[in-house]
Amino acid sequence: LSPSNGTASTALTNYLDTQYFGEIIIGSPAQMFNVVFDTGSANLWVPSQSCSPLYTACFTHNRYDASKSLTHIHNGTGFSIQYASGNVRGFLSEDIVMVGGIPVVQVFAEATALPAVPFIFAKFDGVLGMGYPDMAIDGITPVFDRIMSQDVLKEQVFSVYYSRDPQRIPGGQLLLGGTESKYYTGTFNYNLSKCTLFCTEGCTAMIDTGSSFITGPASSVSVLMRTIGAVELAEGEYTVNCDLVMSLPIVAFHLGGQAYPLTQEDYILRQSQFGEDICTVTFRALDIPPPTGPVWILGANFIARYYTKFDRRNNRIGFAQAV
Ligand SMILES: CCN(C(=O)c1cnc(C)nc1NCc1ccco1)[C@H]1CCCNC1
Repeated sequence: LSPSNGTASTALTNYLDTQYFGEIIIGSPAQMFNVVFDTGSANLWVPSQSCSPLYTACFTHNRYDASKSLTHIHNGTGFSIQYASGNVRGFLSEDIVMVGGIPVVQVFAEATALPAVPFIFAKFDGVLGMGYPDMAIDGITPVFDRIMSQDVLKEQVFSVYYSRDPQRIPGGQLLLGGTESKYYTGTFNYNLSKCTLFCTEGCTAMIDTGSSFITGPASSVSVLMRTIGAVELAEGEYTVNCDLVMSLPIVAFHLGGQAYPLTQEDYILRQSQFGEDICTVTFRALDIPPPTGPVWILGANFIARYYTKFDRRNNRIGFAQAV
């Protein structure tokens, strides 16, 4: 926590433009964990020392050992969180959690059952939910809400920078309490209201800092994919011929009356597999049932282009051109 200006910064690592995570500390003495700061959920969980090594995803990640922490407080209540990508089960514990140097006494989940898919592919150990309290399982007050109630932050906001270049250090930044001017240009456009894209009746868009891609209703995504000439490789996954990338159109999201264009650089993920270039389209089809859906989920590749300010004081989201 830089005492001068009431903000707290956490450097993020960028793994292949698809995973962004930063370090937190739990317990005394410090136990270090890499977590995704995830606005798509509102709970903190990390793998548990008591997770059976039969769960490969536990075995290959840092695990919290309650018996080694002098400030551990037992809770034991059951915990389960469902993601579209896999669900996590465990039990609740309480301990000191440090984010960007700010300590909070936090109830969090120790994961004892971690599905191999997707978590063996995770370069992070756990997830720190940055979403609204009404998303929190077991009614647990989220970390950022506990930090806000300490009145140590200059502003009741947090901002996210995701770099687009895996070689760039840092790969990103989570800033609690303000915005970092070196990571954006121009001014912020606010108010993520009903989006107008593809949705006749108007639909909502969610900004999910914990998702790699942009997901949308399957019917809309397939229209978009046909328009850009992408072919469906696996369920809901699309690729294009790398030679055609330069001729791809700009795709714009209209949020709150403001257009947010994405160029092919922003929505094509170029990866070399077995020596050849694969160009994956970072739009995915995902139908989320009402009342939440239909919904577009704007993930890392959107945030990498638009520096995002989560303004909890005014309940709004601001976007500025990322550097
Ligand atoms: C963290 C769980 N999530 C993932 O999409 C996810 C799953 N599995 C792996 C291996 N990575 C994921 N996200 C990587 C990432 C980091 C930052 C940007 O994207 C989502 C689930 C829904 C709520 N929001 C978060």
